[in-house]
Amino acid sequence: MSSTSAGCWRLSMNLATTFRAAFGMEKEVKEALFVKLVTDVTDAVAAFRVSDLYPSLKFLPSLTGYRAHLTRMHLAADEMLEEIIREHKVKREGRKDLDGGGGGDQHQTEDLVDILLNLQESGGLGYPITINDIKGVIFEVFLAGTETSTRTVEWTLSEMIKNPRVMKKAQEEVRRTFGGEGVVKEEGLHELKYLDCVIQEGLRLHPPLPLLLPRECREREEICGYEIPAKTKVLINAWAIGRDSRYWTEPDKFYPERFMDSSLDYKGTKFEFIPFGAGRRICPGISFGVALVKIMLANLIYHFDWKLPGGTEPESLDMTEQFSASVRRKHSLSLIPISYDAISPRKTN
Ligand code: HEM
Repeated sequence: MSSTSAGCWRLSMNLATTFRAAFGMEKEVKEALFVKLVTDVTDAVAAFRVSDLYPSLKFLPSLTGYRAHLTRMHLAADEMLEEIIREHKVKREGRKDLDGGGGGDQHQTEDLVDILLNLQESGGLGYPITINDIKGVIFEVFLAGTETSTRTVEWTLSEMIKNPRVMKKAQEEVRRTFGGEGVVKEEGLHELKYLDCVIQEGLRLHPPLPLLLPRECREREEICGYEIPAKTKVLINAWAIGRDSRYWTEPDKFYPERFMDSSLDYKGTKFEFIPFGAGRRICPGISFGVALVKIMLANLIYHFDWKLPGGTEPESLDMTEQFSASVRRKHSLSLIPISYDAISPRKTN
């Protein structure tokens, strides 16, 4: 979140914070570079390209400059990951020197990169792990995990602001559950059943990856009378499926109660609800992603009441979407937080 001159908070949900937590780095320049890379790569994946229409014309990506653009991003990402790994190696050597190579309490300061380096040192997973493998894992996890979770929090909070009835019900649940404890505790999150439904409804209307990941058809198929030749690139529109009136009553309405006592889950076996995809390429970060989103939202609505700046009425909150590989808000979400004292409930502003 960042503050604006108008005294409200802009929820440009912070990819940089996630980056710092995982890589243990503090240099803002690198955070900024990482955030820019995530945005550029996401946009590059989604951008319309003439070469997609003529895949047999292999020279087109070079001619249009797309290949050069990808190469530049690849080099920038590689350089950044190289440096992250180098810094971690230097720190690890320092730690080993300090405790005479005995291991000591090094686990206390370990992050994802350390864990992958440990795994590499101890011989891998039955096969050796290369530095390129480590770079690939780091970049994929953070590319796939940050943008998606961020967008889910942003859209779900937007929907709650636009629907004060839902906000009130979710807030009552969180504040009842954590009452006078003053903090949202991870152990109690499973009790927030209504918030679960709110998140599901947020993901139905705003799946952060609206077209999932592209598939290639392995053999010729016929679907609804259309012939799909082998090797066709197939895109699945999870966004449209989530708003299809054949499967959802009042599909455009934000109504979390529709998920109460429903058998729909995130496993991708019921195709009307596939915000995490389905099949072999289903998101491997579902549990982590949902927990992350839930703890962020629970904290935001436990500690604060929210209102729109300039006396804007909740129902007129602009929800225009901007489509890329992920769906972002066209206009960032600017809100005024009113701090809420959960221990002795009284609005303190
Ligand atoms: C609310 C949060 C998230 C949503 C909505 C989400 C959604 C998705 C979707 C739709 C896909 C493509 C699946 C398909 O095409 O069938 C995907 C892939 C992926 N997700 Fe997530 N994701 C989230 C969080 C995370 C997190 C936190 C991580 C990692 C820590 C993660 C890691 C991945 C990876 C590595 C892939 C690529 C899998 C592959 O290439 O096969 N995701 N995610």
